[in-house]
Amino acid sequence: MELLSVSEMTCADALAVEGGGDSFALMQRAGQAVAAAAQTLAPSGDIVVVAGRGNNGGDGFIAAADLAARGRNVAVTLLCKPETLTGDAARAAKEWRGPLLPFTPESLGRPALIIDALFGAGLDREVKGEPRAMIEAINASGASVLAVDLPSGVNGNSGEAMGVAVNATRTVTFFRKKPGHLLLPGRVHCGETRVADIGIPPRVLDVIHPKTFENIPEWWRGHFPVPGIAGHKYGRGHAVVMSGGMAETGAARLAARAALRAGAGLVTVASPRDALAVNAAALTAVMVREIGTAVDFAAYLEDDRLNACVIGPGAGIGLRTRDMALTALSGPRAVVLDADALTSFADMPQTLFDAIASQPGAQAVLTPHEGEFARLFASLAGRDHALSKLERARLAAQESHAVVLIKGADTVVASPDGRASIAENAPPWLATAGAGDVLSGMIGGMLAQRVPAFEAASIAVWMHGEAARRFGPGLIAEDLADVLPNVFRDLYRRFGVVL
Ligand SMILES: NC(=O)C1=CN([C@@H]2O[C@H](COP(=O)(O)OP(=O)(O)OC[C@H]3O[C@@H](n4cnc5c(N)ncnc54)[C@H](OP(=O)(O)O)[C@@H]3O)[C@@H](O)[C@H]2O)[C@@H](O)CC1
Ligand SMILES: [K+]
Repeated sequence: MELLSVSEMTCADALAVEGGGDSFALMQRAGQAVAAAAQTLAPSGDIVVVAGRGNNGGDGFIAAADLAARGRNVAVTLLCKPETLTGDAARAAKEWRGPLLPFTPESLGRPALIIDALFGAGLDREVKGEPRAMIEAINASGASVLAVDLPSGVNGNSGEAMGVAVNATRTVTFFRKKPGHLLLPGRVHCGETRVADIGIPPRVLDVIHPKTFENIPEWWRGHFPVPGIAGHKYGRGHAVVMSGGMAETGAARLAARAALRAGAGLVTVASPRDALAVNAAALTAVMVREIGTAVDFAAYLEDDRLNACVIGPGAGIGLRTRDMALTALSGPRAVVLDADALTSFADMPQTLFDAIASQPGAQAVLTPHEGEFARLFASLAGRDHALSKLERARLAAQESHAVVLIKGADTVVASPDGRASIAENAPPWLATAGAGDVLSGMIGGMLAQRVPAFEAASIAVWMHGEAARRFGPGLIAEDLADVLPNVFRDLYRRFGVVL
């Protein structure tokens, strides 16, 4: 579940070899894993391997030789002259005794399967000229495509397509996935990604200390809150969700209900007087409390059982929301700031970041979508082209001292300490009105149960995606919280919790 950057993967490779391994043996196992995947993807028919000049191409030559030995009809087309290859790639090419075709789109013919071994981790610039024409021909071929390590053209760190990229049916990568397998558009180019063990010992990770993780339950299970049999509702915390005025109360109620479903012991909607009646009429298990001003809010928050606040959904943009957020941040409690609460600080982000930095035991989570991110972190958003979503989230977390969650189909959560997670389980139909309000409530619910901010946000993101996946198309935000009990039940089972 660790994700390795391209340089971390090079380091893993070097450490494995240093510990008595053999780099060519790694390439052989990589090539064999590709051949095995090719056999399942296309059990019959012709195969063309498109090879580049580096070790990705080397993997391709090994796969070609392995498949030919299994009786498959294989040809290789190589980007450069074989005599210009060096190192392991040159050695791998020598193992190939079958046909070597000219590097032209016509050489592809009409195979059942194309193995894309043009560029992998070594891609370092935009793809142009002959390789570009070849990638376009692969994509137009109609054949199944198996990508070696990464679809050629996809940047392993950012998931960006560098000019053009192969659309693979399946991708086989080695040892651990890279961020580019999860971040968009890389994930779409990969098709289904499988990880092959090529004999790199997992202990190399103790030296590398990866800080990027695939957001899956096996990674956060140690922080997943399971209420004890002798527990008390106050043991699971009390979340407060700030409501907007009379016309905008729905978002806060969505968040409050989600916080309760996510496991908070108690949830209160703090409501201005004009919205009190409408909030009270629409809520049952969630409590309602009149809070008009930041002074009222500060007095209410003196009760230290109120350990998590959610401010933003439907809160309204402006001074009142800003004051409420700063009030929440002035004490030792976890705070989720979403939507309007983020936009309310667009002109004075430093005021917000200073308040977070001075918060005792700071556990703040900011949950911007791309537009809100651009407003709050204008300096980072200005460098959009140079920075990946992962880098932007990390830099924003450093700058704001908060956990920063950038939403999307590849939601990234980053902690000020440098750790980050990437989720890939959100279905397209999760992009629906109010889904963000539910997410902020779920994070609040996890925080109320004293899950640390980075893990609270990551767990909520995964469960939110999973709930949407289970419900299926047609989902509206109201449905999400009601699917959560099923998601919990299965997580308990997966973690061996006795119900
Ligand atoms: N690490 C490991 O543990 C293991 C790694 N393994 C495998 O090695 C792969 C990495 O190999 P790699 O480093 O040789 O780079 P690779 O992706 O083959 O690129 C080759 C060359 O392409 C060039 N080039 C770059 N961009 C370009 C562009 N836009 N347009 C045109 N040319 C461009 C550039 O050369 P240049 O032209 O700059 O001289 C670059 O050096 C990895 O993905 C995996 O498959 C496995 O064997 C098992 C163990
Ligand atoms: K490739």
